[in-house]
Amino acid sequence: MSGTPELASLRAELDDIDRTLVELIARRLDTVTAVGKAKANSATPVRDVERERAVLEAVEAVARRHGVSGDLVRRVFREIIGHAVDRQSADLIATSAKTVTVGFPGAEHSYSHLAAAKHLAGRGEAAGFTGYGSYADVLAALETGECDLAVLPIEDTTAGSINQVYDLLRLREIAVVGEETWRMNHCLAAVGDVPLGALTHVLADPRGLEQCADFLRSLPAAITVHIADGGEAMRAVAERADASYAAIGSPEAADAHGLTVLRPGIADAEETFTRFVVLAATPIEVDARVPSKTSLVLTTRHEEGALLRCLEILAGSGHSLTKLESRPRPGRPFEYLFFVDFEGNVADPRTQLMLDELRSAALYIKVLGSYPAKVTRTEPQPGAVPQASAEALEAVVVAPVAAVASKKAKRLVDRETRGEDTLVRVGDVLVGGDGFVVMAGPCSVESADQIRATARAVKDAGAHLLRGGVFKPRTSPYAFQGLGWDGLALLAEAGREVGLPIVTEVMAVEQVQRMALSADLLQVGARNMQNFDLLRALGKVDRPVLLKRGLSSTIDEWLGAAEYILAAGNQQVILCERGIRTFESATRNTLDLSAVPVLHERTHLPVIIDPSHGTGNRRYVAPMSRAARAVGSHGLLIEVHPEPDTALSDADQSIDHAQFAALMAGLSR
Ligand SMILES: C=C(O[C@@H]1C=C(C(=O)O)C=C[C@H]1O)C(=O)O
Repeated sequence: MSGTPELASLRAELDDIDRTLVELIARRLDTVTAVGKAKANSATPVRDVERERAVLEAVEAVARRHGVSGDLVRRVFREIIGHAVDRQSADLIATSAKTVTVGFPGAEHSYSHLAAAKHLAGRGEAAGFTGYGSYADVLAALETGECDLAVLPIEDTTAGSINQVYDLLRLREIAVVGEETWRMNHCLAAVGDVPLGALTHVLADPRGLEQCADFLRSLPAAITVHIADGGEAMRAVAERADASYAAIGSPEAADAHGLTVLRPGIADAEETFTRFVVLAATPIEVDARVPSKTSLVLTTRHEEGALLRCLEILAGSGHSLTKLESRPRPGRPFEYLFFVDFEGNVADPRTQLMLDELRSAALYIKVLGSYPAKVTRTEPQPGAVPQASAEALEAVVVAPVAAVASKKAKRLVDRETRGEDTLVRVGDVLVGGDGFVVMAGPCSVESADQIRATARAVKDAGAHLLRGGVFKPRTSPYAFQGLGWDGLALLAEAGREVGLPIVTEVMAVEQVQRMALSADLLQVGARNMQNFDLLRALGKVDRPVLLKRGLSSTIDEWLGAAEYILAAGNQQVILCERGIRTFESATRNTLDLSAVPVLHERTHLPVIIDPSHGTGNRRYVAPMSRAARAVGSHGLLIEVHPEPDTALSDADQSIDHAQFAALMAGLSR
């Protein structure tokens, strides 16, 4: 080992800390097992989502007190809790004491191998692993009994479904007995620390190439070579021992072959997960207390609405659909069969009843198996202001919903077209209905420190979304114009760190697609409210839009602007009143709170209030926030800055962290 005695002693200290961490994880698992036994005695379900949420909040709070990244601690604990649930589930499923043999496609350290190892660790079983050349070879090994289990990738969150695996599931007599997920953390590795410009060849599997396409464009000199999987690519590069060759794969595979990681995290998408199915020769029985899913193949009758009828049987019996995949029906051109995953367990009599009904409604169904669920839907939470008292709630005037007679043609935005309130999901937050959502943050993102500090402060005070401008439409071309894409990266990082979705303004059609990749809510500023090209472009992306009211626009013109977005296909629009131009000069604009009850009558879309722009004066932000709540708006958009007087934009109307905390407390009084 190299280095000074000081380095050696610090590393010894780290070794000691790591040992203690692992011992604590082991102790936690023992307690988890005891909890599992207590649950078994009292017939309590294994998974408790509320408790998990509380555990994550608690550890994040501890992390914060110690100046540790809350995001890091949340991620680590999500893994630990996921493993805890697996362990408790495994204890309820009969497993054999012998070593299980597991087949996977590809070479050692391929992602399938890593996912298989993770799955078996979750089951707490000893296992031996064997790689095979193709998906079909893995299944052949399962059918001959050479393997007890097979693990195959079935879909990933960027490249989509793996059709070949779906087709094999349909053809073979095998059962789905589990699922697993793996977060793809592709890296680029080579035999030495070579500059990227010196690379002539990059070896990777086709999906890896697809997932790192943007990164590879930065290496125009290198030829890409298709290899079956990342583990094999790493092995081939190590064997060739040529510094101009690099491979894409997991850091685990790079390590195992003694390669140097030239670039970690090279996938284009921030987070790509692959889902794997675990297969066996025969189905398993899953205890009713384990959260389960069931997979089946379905062919519908040749009748109009046949698929809808099947889906209604599922939904009507309380079985949530988690995946629907269509594949061509062999020998029947342009006919389809469907793969359906739903939350439920064939051991449950209600599921049996539903399946009986489905059998008669469909032309053919084949149940592939029930198994412990790893991938479940995350339920969005309606925004709530902490501890709202009864009196505060009484003060909220809920505008009666009355249809307004209209002489014009019916529009999509109109209340007459849709009676129910539209609920817009932003990240895991629901905007609309009975919730009250607070979006807060600086007018402009100015630096990493500034946005991180404000993100933390607004989260602690109970905000639900983080705002921050990065492209700024300023009255003067000489004023600060925003940090652009770098600012967006800082905003996204700060939001991730504290667990808040982010909202920022999109100014131009060319920005829409790129911004939709990292912003959870795309804001159209007041000055752009009638930029119809921009509205049409926003109507074509699957991202919610926050549409601010134009400076001198009537409510009808504003709804006309929203109609552009809805008509182009995107129904996820939140309206934001931010003050209009009047003769009054005591405030920057006149905040038109009467727009809220008017909009409740005229549209089903949610409406929030921006009291910062609405008044232009920080002293009036808190009283107008309370008024916004009282008049029945669905939330607020508020400018918060660590030191408002130094803010590069909108200094007069920004409030500081303490004032924001006081405003939030005032809302719940
Ligand atoms: C340990 C428990 O079981 C599961 C695991 C949890 C954990 O690891 O903290 C939390 C909730 C449950 O989903 C429990 O219910 O407390």
